[in-house]
Amino acid sequence: MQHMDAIVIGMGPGGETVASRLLAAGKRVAVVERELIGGECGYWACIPTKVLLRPPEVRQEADGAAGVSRPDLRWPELRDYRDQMIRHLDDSAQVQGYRDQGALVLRGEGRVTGRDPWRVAVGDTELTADHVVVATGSEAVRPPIEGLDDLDPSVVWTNREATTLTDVPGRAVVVGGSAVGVELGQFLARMGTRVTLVQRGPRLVDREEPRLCELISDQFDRDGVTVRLNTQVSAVARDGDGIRATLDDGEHVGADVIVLATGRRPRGGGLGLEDVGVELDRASLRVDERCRAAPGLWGVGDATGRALFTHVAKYQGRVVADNILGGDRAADYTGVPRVIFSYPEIAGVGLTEAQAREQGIDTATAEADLPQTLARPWTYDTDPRGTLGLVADRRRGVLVGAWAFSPMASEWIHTAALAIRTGLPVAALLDSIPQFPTYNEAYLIALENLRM
Ligand SMILES: Cc1cc2nc3c(=O)[nH]c(=O)nc-3n(C[C@H](O)[C@H](O)[C@H](O)COP(=O)(O)OP(=O)(O)OC[C@H]3O[C@@H](n4cnc5c(N)ncnc54)[C@H](O)[C@@H]3O)c2cc1C
Ligand SMILES: NC(=O)c1ccc[n+]([C@@H]2O[C@H](COP(=O)([O-])OP(=O)(O)OC[C@H]3O[C@@H](n4cnc5c(N)ncnc54)[C@H](O)[C@@H]3O)[C@@H](O)[C@H]2O)c1
Repeated sequence: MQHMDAIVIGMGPGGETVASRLLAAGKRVAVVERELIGGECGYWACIPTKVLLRPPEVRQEADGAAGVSRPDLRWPELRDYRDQMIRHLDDSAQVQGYRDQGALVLRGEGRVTGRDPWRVAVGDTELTADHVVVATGSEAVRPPIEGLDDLDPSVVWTNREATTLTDVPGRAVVVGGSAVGVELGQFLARMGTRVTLVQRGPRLVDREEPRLCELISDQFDRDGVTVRLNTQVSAVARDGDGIRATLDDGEHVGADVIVLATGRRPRGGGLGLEDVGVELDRASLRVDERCRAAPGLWGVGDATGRALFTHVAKYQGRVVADNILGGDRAADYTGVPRVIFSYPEIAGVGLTEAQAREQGIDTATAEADLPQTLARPWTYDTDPRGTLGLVADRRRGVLVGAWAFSPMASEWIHTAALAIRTGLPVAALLDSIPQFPTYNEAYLIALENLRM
């Protein structure tokens, strides 16, 4: 039986980061992938959603630029570019790339079949290794809606069907109003779909500052998205050529597709780990601060259930690779940015005000209305909107949270991310010199509004 330095199970962004670093360091590495190297992110999540959202965003930007006429949205060309960006669901170049780097690439479902040494089976092949990295990602949660399983699967979309759509549906009910629901709901509405977005709780984007819910709700009014808060879809049924969705208040909504955006379940289970004495935390692989689940067993990305983002999967991948290569590195999740790529973008980092209070922090908060206080929004858009909010710790004199609703917030939220991560004093931020005219100048305005 072949013995490896490391076996990586799952080749999304987390697994790819570990594998590439170990290969670059000259280690003998086997990588196991049951679908496509690149993972959910590359084919059905981050990449296609951002590709699909961009043309409607460009049209919005053109609407707001003086002297520019409204561009057409040409779906067949956008669809072709989406297909190119998701590599036509073909990862043969990636497989060859890893082989060229010296990896043993195994296609199929990986299972952990033993420990001391770690043993992994893929079909008829069995390998042993000093280290096993579990990077198996997550899958869409299917909510318990009566009649859902009786519908034709082609009209029940998770992120997979939504991001690989070939035709834009006439009507959609989007179930769930957080990152996935907001991105997909806005994309569909902007492509002409009549969208009803059904959110169980009282707020959209409920992991973020409540103000962001108000701001995105206002944008959804403009986009023509009907938002139903505190509501669930209780049943769905075929209705002629379409679907009839029944909401829990008895209302009926017609649709051509149901889009499920109700969260993700980590894929820590199903690998045989429990059989070799590794405990799971529900479906997540429980890892310590070094991303270690047991001696020689490591976890990265969504499978760990920790902040389900590609940048976190890649960060954990760097931590694990360093530790396997003999380092002693702990992961620190302070200041992880969270962006929903709607228009305008929704960005958050660190704690919300409520979370900071729960932690006993003496908080000071401030907002800056971007068009009222800055030049940049007006040079960017003839009808600008946008807000930056800050949460500070009065006692320590540092920022602990920030949020923004603005064009390009994904880029300039990193000022706050770095300040929060490094504990940069508010006084130092106030003495910084942001470029004029930029959105980044909003920090000075909001910081001056903070009553520390
Ligand atoms: C619609 C949508 C949009 C998103 N947009 C963003 C975004 O813009 N930015 C962002 O940071 N995050 C985004 N995310 C989250 C992001 O996709 C995930 O956090 C990221 O993909 C996690 O990477 P990963 O490597 O842990 O897992 P994955 O990308 O899920 O990859 C895991 C891989 O493991 C493989 N696998 C699973 N089990 C086995 C097994 N037993 N044997 C072999 N292989 C196996 C799978 O086939 C898969 O290829 C989005 C998510 C969704 C749903
Ligand atoms: N731009 C990005 O970085 C990006 C984009 C998309 C997804 N993601 C990641 O993917 C993960 C999954 O995103 P998500 O939005 O699917 O999940 P989520 O867990 O963040 O939100 C799910 C939402 O659906 C609602 N919901 C759950 N069950 C419901 C039901 N039966 N009826 C109505 N509403 C219901 C919840 O109240 C919640 O607001 C997130 O953790 C996020 O980090 C990131």
